[in-house]
Amino acid sequence: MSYLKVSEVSKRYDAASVALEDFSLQVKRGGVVSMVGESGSGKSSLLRIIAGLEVQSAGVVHLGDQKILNPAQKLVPGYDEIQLIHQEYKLYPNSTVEENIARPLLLYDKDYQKERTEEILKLLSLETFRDKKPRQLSGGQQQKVAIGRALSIEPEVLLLDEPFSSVDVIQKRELIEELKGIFDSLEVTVIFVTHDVDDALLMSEELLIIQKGKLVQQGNVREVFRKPANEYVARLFGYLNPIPGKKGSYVRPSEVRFTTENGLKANVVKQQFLLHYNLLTVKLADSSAFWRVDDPSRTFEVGNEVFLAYEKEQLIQFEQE
Ligand SMILES: Nc1ncnc2c1ncn2[C@@H]1O[C@H](COP(=O)(O)OP(=O)(O)OP(=O)(O)O)[C@@H](O)[C@H]1O
Repeated sequence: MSYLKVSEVSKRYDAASVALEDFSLQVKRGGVVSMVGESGSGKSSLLRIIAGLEVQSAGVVHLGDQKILNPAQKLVPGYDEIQLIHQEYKLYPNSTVEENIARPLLLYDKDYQKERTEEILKLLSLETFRDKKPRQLSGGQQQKVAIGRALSIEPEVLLLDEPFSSVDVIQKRELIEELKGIFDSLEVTVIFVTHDVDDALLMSEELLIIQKGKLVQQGNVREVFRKPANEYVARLFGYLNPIPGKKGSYVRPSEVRFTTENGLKANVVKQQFLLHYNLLTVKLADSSAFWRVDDPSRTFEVGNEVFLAYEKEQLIQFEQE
């Protein structure tokens, strides 16, 4: 059953900038989904509207049976049940980690405040940092505290808007994996927004793809990878090699294999040493096309002649836009 429901939401800031157009989305309770889309596709606008922090031009958002009111309809914008965390999210600089996490609990009973703060510190493995000030923490740890603070009041929905953009890659990956484990253990419904598919997949196999203010695809990564709704979605997963003479047909570099003389003849023109494989750029002999091909056994060198093959089932085909 859907729990968070966005129905035909549109957002225009002015005549020239349409951020969202007829956007509909349903997320089930306790689900963790990742939303991917290029810069300017409307991700932040959508999250702000879901959180009740932005007035939409049309449409409605529901959380269960509750209609989310926007700032034009509600005196104090936003909801405790829906927490939004973004890159520039600010902690209280002169308060400790523990005080930051306890801050939203100020109106609660003292014993509960203490108990809940301890729970959060433990949940996020922040106990050893409890007395530190935010400036004494790394960017990743600071964002963890921000998430801890948001979780302290047991929100029903957590909206993460590129929260780790300023965190280095290794720390970011570890953090996403850690948080994924935490979210899976809670009842909270999470939408994780990023422009990076790798990050999205570390958090969740369930993907939402947004393009120019519209939801273009929603589903499990396997399905989205195999049957992308359009070229934009397909290219989010990496390079596509065009099949000569078949407009709109492509094969991914990872799906091309090396074969004997019966394959497509090509010449290696470039070789790049990547972490898990060599990436080759090859020129097809019978066309002017260049392909990229993964060479996991690091066999081929620039100048080598290679023969390439692929399975028909691996082809990605769509109507030209
Ligand atoms: N306050 C605003 N005033 C005018 N236009 C805006 C405003 N906020 C966003 N926009 C425009 O709306 C569109 C969607 O922006 P939004 O920030 O929602 O996208 P995004 O996918 O989150 O982008 P990014 O990843 O760069 O943050 C863009 O064209 C943007 O320029």
